[in-house]
Amino acid sequence: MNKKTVRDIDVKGKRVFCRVDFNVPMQNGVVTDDTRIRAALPTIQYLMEQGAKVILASHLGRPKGKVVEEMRLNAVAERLSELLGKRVVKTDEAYGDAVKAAIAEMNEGDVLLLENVRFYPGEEKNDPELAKAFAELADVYVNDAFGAAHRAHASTEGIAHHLPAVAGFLMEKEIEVLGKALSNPDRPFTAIIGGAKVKDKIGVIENLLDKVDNLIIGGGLAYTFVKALGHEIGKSLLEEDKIELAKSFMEKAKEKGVNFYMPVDTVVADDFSNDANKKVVNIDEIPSDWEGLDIGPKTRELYRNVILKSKLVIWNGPMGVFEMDAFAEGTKAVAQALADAKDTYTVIGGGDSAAAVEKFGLADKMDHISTGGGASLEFMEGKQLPGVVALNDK
Ligand SMILES: Nc1ncnc2c1ncn2[C@@H]1O[C@H](COP(=O)(O)OP(=O)(O)O)[C@@H](O)[C@H]1O
Ligand SMILES: O=C(OP(=O)(O)O)[C@H](O)COP(=O)(O)O
Repeated sequence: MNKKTVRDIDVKGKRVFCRVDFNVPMQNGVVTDDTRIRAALPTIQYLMEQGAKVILASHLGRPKGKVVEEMRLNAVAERLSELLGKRVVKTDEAYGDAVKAAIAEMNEGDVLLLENVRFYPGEEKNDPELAKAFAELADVYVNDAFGAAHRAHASTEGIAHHLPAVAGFLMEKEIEVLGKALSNPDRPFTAIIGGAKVKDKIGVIENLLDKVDNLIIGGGLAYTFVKALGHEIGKSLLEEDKIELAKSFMEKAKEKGVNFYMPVDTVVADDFSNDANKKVVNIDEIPSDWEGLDIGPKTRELYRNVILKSKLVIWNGPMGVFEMDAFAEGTKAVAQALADAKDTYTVIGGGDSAAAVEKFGLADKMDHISTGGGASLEFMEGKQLPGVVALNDK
């Protein structure tokens, strides 16, 4: 990475404003998955060891510029305190005099967590005044929030224009792993794209066609491609206005010599529910009043074989409606194939695929699970991430 990192600066005795992505799932005021908090620990612990005063900032949810009680970061501070084995002070605001007073009390190695930065309308607007108010709290800015790096907000982008600005270890690792995968991949290089939204993934599919050897399509978005081939898809998910584009992608794949894999069979159901009647049909035999909710067994086998022969696989998006057990087999099969592929470097692109490998207990078998869903997608599309661009060059 051509950006400075925490290793390149002296933080001893300095106040460090460290943006992290603690946007974690919560239920009844308790953090239900602390993956993102644990992922930020190396940077936080390094800053503590170096004698910095560590001021952490994060968003949680989408409170839209207002205080939403359930989106306060108190439970996150508690979980972080447990993980660090040290009390983390939590302020009820994210800037201003009370916050400054709390920071003035800090000793070297102390950690303080600011309130949810999205309680202020200026955060998402990247308001220069708010960025300045954040910058006034500190001497140095560290961005370790890869999951929010695709957002140009006051705490992810604006503040970087006011202070020396460097990347944390998580940010560095995410950019290096995903960057290497895209710029200098081990081959055969396979990308698996699933999920529901064709329009969100079009940019990725297009960019990947220039890079991969194999492109595997699954999940709800596959049916737009099936339709583009002229088959009936019944009530399956369809993005009508993307059919032509799907066709052009298949043609582009052929021109570029990319192997384009689509489902050859599918599990169809007569209702969008776990208890629906279901059956396996060939991909060109979907009954008109049924919908495809998972890839079929022949497709699972086909995809498994491609995965096992790959040296590098990037996976984004489930193969079916994996939240329902009845339609989880395809997603499970892909996760299992990745786990079994011993000589293959496996990268999970955040979001639902990361949730799926967790659910199936296979997370520790993957080489890299990105902490960013949207961020890793935009990165794979070839877009510049504003939170990274704003950091100081090496
Ligand atoms: N065949 C399908 N029909 C309808 N929805 C599907 C199908 N396959 C997958 N999905 C849904 O897609 C959702 C994930 O889509 P998306 O947000 O694009 O993926 P990600 O979060 O991994 O980027 C999941 O909730 C899953 O249930
Ligand atoms: O959870 C996040 O996004 P992700 O689910 O796409 O990884 C990030 O914290 C960014 O949150 P946002 O999409 O509300 O800006």
